[in-house]
Parts: sequence; structure tokens; C-alpha cells
Amino acid sequence: MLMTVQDFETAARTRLDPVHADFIAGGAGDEITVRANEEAFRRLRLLPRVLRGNTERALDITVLGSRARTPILLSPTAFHKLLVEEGELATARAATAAGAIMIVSMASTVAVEDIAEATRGAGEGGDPAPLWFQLYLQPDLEFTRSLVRRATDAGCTALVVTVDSPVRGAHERDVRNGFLDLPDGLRCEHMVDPREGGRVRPIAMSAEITWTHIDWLRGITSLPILLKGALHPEDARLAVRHGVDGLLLSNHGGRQLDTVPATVELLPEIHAAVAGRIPIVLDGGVRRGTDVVKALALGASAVGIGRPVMWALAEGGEKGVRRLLELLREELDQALALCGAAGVQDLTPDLVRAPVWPPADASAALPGGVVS
Ligand SMILES: Cc1cc2nc3c(=O)[nH]c(=O)nc-3n(C[C@H](O)[C@H](O)[C@H](O)COP(=O)(O)O)c2cc1C
Ligand SMILES: CCCCC(=O)C(=O)O
Repeated sequence: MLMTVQDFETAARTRLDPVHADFIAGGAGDEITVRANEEAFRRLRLLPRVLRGNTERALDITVLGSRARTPILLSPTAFHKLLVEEGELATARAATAAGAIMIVSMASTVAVEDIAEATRGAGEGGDPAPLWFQLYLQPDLEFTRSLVRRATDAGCTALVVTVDSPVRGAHERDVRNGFLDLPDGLRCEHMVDPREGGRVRPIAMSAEITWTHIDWLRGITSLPILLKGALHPEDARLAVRHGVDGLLLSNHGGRQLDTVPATVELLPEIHAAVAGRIPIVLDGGVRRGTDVVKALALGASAVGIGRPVMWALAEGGEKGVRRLLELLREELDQALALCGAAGVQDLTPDLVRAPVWPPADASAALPGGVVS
């Protein structure tokens, strides 16, 4: 029975080409950060409130003008057609059914226009899923400008600029497996360049990109801009100064610089650095409703999931992703209820404890002065 994210991972592994399974699960170097993201959530403890009388929980959020029925959004992941024929169309329909924000990867195998169309067809009376568009700024600014225009015209309501990739992370599993390119027949639809007779450009991960490019982007779009992958508090402050509207606090699921901290460990520091001026979305290692509660309690406005969506897609296409989003919603609702919360707005940092024992300021209260 598919009851948990872990069940989806296990089920997906039996179906997936092992090379693709490695592409999804893997990360950079020794995959220390891949593991750290999940471990950090597991280490944190929740401290619930009782007798609050909350019989229903509100899970809906509005981030940067985008309304969603859940604080769990779909982080951008590349190449969904590797996993299922319909590719990102299946993902988008499932996101719409769940009322979740989907961040379309620049490296998607379906074009943003078609993804947007799929969300409109899948609403079952509800609204289409808000789409955000993820961008690796290309040094060819005219090409970047045309992509921004495409995303805007397709109805995307925010841009997510990934800034942790001056070079591509060293995915050793992929190198060993020889998985370095998309198989024949699949292509990154956004990289088709009409100026060059429809040539498919490689995605440049460029070390030339600087804050000047962020200023340039700020100048050509009125869509909200989120930076994805800034981890240093000083860069979070710089982001605010450069007119960025939000942060997607992410270490790329441990796929860029290995040994960076888990994102949830960085959250309090980043939260303090931006001081409420811009919202923070966090991704990396979110696998349980309790993980969502912890991230929101520590100051995130929403969380993103990457690999779980890929596993669910591989396991059961659109239906798989729908089920995944449902089960995470149920887990989140359950965790909120048990925390005594009436909704995500009730989550505050006092509900989270790092297990340090004895706590420095409480040792005096221990019986018999047993602790030296
Ligand atoms: C297979 C795969 C493909 C990804 N593709 C992209 C991408 O195209 N653009 C991007 O900014 N991040 C990409 N990411 C990173 C995710 O957006 C996200 O930061 C990460 O997966 C979150 O961690 P999680 O997988 O533990 O949930 C990718 C991650 C995976 C696993
Ligand atoms: C050019 C594809 C980028 C995919 C990516 O960001 C990842 O695999 O983590």
C-alpha cells in the first residue's frame, strides 16, 4: 500500500531504469548534504500545544500573490518525460487537483505553454494550479528575455532564479552510469531557439552570472522574483537589497556543492537575516507532514518537494502524484491537529526543539542536581 513518501520511493525503484533511479536519488560528491537534509528534519522534535479546541485546520496559503490550497509546492525538477510519457502534463494536472503551486523547470520536457494548458483542463471546477517558472539565467540575455516573456505570456505568476549553479554539480552516479544527456527523442522544450532554426541549446550553467544580472532581470519583469539556492545570510540580505521578492532556501537537494548544511538548519539564520521583509520557501528533505510543520514553524511560508514528485510520477503518473500530494496533505493536517494548531498561521518556533539534553538553562531544575 502506498501510504508514505518512502513507499513511493520503494515502488518507483522497482519500475525505474536503475540509471534514472540514480539520477533522481543522487547528489553531488559523497551525497553528505543529500542525507543531511532528511536527517536534520528527523533530529528536530515537535512540542505540541493542547486543549486548543481547533476542530478544523486551514492549510491554504498565499505566497507572493499566488494562492494555493496547500503549503507544499512542487519544486522544479527536470525531465519528467524520462519517467512517464505525458511528462510534466501529468505533474501539472496532479498539482491542479491538489491546489498546489508547481514550479516548472527550465529543463522540462514539455513547454510551459502546454503545461499551463494542462492546468486549465484539470481543475474539476477548481482553479488551475499557479505556475512559477524556474530559470537558469543564460549569459545570452536576449534568449533569457525571450524565456521570461514565454513564461509570463503562459501565465506564470513568479520567476524562480536558480543561483547555486555557476557550474553543474558533480553527480558521480550519473558519470559512472554514463547518464550525461537526455535520450534521443526527448529535449528541453525551453531551449529550442527559434532564432537558430529551432536548434536545441544546451543549458548554460554559467559562472559569469552576478547580481548585475538580477538587477537586469528586475528591470525587465514585474513578476515576483525568488532566488533559489542562496544559502549565506549575507546573500539573503543582498537579495533583499537587489529587489528580490522571495527566497527559495534550497541546496538543490544536495546536488550542487556537497557538504553544505541542511536547509532546515539554515532556516533560523536566514529568517533572521531577511527579518520578515520577504517570504522564504524551503526545500530539501521534506518527506513527512511533520517536516512541513517544522519548516513552517521555523519561519518558512511554504515548502517544496523534489524527489518525492519524481518517485510518484514514476510509480503512477498523474494518479501517483495526486496520491502523493493527498497523503502529504493528510499527514500535514494530522500533524497540525496534534500540535493544537488551527492552521499554518499558528505555527511558531516554540513548537520546535533541537534535542540538546540537558538544556543549558533547565539543568538547574533537574531533580537532585544529578547533572554536573
Ligand atoms: C531529478 C532532479 C532534477 C532537478 N532539476 C532541477 C532543475 O531543473 N532546476 C532546479 O532549480 N532544481 C532542480 N532540482 C532541485 C529541486 O528543485 C529541489 O531543490 C530539490 O530536489 C529538493 O530536495 P528534495 O529532492 O529532497 O525534495 C532537481 C532535483 C532533482 C532530484
Ligand atoms: C540541465 C538540467 C538541470 C537539472 C538539475 O538541476 C538537477 O539535475 O539537479
